[in-house]
Amino acid sequence: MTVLTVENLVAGYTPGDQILKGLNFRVEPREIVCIVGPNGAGKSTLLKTIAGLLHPSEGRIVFADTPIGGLRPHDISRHGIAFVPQEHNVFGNMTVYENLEMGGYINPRQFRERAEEVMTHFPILRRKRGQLAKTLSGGQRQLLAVGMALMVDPGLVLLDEPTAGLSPTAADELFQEIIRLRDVGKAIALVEQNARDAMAISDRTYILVDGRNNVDGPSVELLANKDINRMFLGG
Ligand SMILES: Nc1ncnc2c1ncn2[C@@H]1O[C@H](COP(=O)(O)OP(=O)(O)OP(=O)(O)O)[C@@H](O)[C@H]1O
Repeated sequence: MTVLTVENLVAGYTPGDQILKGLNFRVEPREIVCIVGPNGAGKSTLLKTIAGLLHPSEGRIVFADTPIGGLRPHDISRHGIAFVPQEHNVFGNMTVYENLEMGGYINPRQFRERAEEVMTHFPILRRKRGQLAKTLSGGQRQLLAVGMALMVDPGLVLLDEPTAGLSPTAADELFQEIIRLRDVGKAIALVEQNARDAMAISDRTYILVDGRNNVDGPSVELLANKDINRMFLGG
């Protein structure tokens, strides 16, 4: 069963000024799907709309056979979609463990069990569990943000530029963690500025331009395409 289907999605921040202009998008089980495109193309807006932070004015968003377009963010989270925003994604003055607790707020009864699973998946979070989030390195902080998202045991994880501001080594480590998430059964939609590297770890890529689909296909094919490299990947 397809994890997520987005059809003819129209959405924006103010009435009459649509940013997404009829977008189509899908994620299959155990896929990493990469979303790239020029600045302002609407990549983050797409993730925010799927996560319920923006209301679609037209189109359909279906998660595992359930229409979720227009639901509130915590209801969408309950359905099994976790969103990791680009900024302000951890609580700096709380410990790592308290941040995980915040991530699991919609299901407090299973909190301990989930936190154990997340800390087993990311051992660095167990080692740093008592440390304030603001004292983590950039890469560790991003792992914590992903760990918080995993607290709801999501079927789909939406990641908005998770490697922004990270060193090349830390970005590479994070990409390896994203692959591990796919390997444990998560479907992932990933927006990245770091397009080539993100495409290299992804199964399929969507290139958006001005709120519309431009090209999509298997990442390996798009990476090998000279025109796409020239037009979108700075090659
Ligand atoms: N909170 C907001 N209020 C109004 N307009 C916004 C808001 N956030 C984004 N926009 C506008 O929506 C358009 C798409 O922005 P979005 O952040 O989705 O693009 P993006 O493809 O993720 O870009 P980038 O690669 O630069 O991060 C832009 O024109 C932007 O100015």
